Amino acid sequence: MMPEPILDIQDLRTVFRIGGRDIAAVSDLELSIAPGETVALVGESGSGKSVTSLSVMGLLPKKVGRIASGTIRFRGKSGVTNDLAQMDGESLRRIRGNDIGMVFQEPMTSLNPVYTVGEQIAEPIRIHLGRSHKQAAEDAVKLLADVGIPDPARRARQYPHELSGGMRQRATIAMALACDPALLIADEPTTALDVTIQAQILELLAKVQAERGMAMLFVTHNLGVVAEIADRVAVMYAGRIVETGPVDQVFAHPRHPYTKGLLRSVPRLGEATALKRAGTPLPTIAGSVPSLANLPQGCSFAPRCPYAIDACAVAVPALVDAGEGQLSRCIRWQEL
Ligand SMILES: Nc1ncnc2c1ncn2[C@@H]1O[C@H](COP(=O)(O)OP(=O)(O)OP(=O)(O)O)[C@@H](O)[C@H]1O
Repeated sequence: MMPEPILDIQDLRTVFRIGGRDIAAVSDLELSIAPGETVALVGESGSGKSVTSLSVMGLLPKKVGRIASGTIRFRGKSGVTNDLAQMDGESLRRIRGNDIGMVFQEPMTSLNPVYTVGEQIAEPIRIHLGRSHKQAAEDAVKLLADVGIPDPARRARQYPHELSGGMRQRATIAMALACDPALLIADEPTTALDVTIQAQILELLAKVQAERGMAMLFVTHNLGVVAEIADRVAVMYAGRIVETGPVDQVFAHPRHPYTKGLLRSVPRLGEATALKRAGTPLPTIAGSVPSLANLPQGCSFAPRCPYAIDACAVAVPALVDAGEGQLSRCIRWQEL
């Protein structure tokens, strides 16, 4: 029997109020993450990855963004399951940083420049776990050591600007782990870092995730990163999941033309350099992501899709079982 998921999203629709109209940035979204599992959300810019993670965290921009329908069932450390979509701001604040840890692209989004690194890691430990100042400060140093920061006691007394970009991201990971969350949400956590540092941070996230058996939702536009870190992947396009399944399976046998296109646009090892030398641009998917305010009838990807037929414009395809744990939102998946 499958263990009860940590996160189970059903029929999520998240909208933004723009020019007096509700524009859906995420529609019909279904996603679940089991304990100890890493699921990656991948897609081009504007596909709705971040809006999905912000919906889970209750951090949609106030007044403009809201969850219009759907459920986000989350099982916290206590074993109690709540629907985050129905929770008020105060209850969500108690969950964030405690039951759900967060790591963003830019470490300074999470770090406050005027407090020392140690103070900032200790704060959630005091607030959520009720430990003393002294105990929380000791815990903070231990966490800094856990995330591979050398000389952690000295680093804890420093301010964020005294740390390198990679060290700062390690510190935010320490902060995210401080209360031993059931779920870690990492939104493009390596995108702003140098390539060599990116690999180290990815390795660190994989290590802490495995050690703690946490569930992880990993948002990225990079398929190489997906291959590196995730068990399952959900590919998003224009606010909808168009394909999902085990990473190996989806990469070996994509069942949606968009996934197929994305995979073709990833240079194989050495190929990028060869292409650059030859002056050939990397292959990309022709066309661009449609405006959410003006989506085409039927399948949103059809206007860019080499497999599109008239039937694709009739209705938004359902996400159907394509075997081997894969689901595809394409009426022609069997012919790919
Ligand atoms: N604050 C906002 N106000 C209005 N619309 C927004 C806002 N934030 C996001 N959106 C809409 O939601 C869509 C999806 O955005 P989202 O940030 O989730 O994309 P993404 O897939 O994470 O892309 P990126 O990698 O660029 O962050 C955007 O194209 C935009 O139309």
